Amino acid sequence: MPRFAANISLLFAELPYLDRFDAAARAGFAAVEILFPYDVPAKQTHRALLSNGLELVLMNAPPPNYTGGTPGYGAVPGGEGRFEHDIRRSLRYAESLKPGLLHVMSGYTKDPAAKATFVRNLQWAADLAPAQTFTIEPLNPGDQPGYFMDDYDLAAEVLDAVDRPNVGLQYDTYHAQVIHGDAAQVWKDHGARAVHVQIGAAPGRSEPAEGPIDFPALFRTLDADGYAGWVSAEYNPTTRRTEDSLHWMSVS
Ligand SMILES: O=C(O)C(=O)[C@H](O)CO
Ligand SMILES: [Mg+2]
Repeated sequence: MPRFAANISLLFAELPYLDRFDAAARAGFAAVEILFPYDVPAKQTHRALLSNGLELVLMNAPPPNYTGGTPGYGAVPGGEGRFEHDIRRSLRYAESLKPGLLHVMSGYTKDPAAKATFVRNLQWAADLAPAQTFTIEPLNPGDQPGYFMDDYDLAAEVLDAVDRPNVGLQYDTYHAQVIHGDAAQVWKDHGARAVHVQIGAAPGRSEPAEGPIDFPALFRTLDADGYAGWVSAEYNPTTRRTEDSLHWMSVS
């Protein structure tokens, strides 16, 4: 059975930020991920992790968050200065929070030079922090119109070109299903590149218990394939209280 983590940017969002750590621990999670921890001093997040015995699996780099901001500059030609600034800021947070993984966002661009730019920037980040593992993740264009990293085949091409041991794929069932129509097939094609897995149903991004994705079968496949990373719940609970949406953890 996979090791489950909670994405507390989406799960337990009915609670104030610092209370989500307690709630995740109480619900049985040993690890959490946070999309954008930058609105709160790293010290406070660190204390909340420590006092609940929680590991931080992943956070996003670079900031800012989506509230009017752009999701990164990784692939944006001309945005290299901003990219480097944001990655350095993320790494300062990472010094105390010690996320196993840093998700590098590509930003919005369809410039012909975007792929080469993303490859160069990822190589720069990977070489700057060789002990840190970085991820890239395709996001479906319905949610993020104009976002560069919007396809798993493209992610594979970028990873091949980056060619660094500390850069890998973030596989998300919800995006994989929406983009390619078959999340299980995407895992077959690209699972070997995955250093992180996120789960959510498609098309509505609700709990991993409904829709076309067979989650119990996916969990068996992850085990059979020897996937040893975290499987993080990243969905919008349909229940008022997140804990009431967690039945998939015990039936899988
Ligand atoms: O939207 C997602 O699926 C993610 O995992 C991201 O990290 C987006 O910020
Ligand atoms: Mg995701």
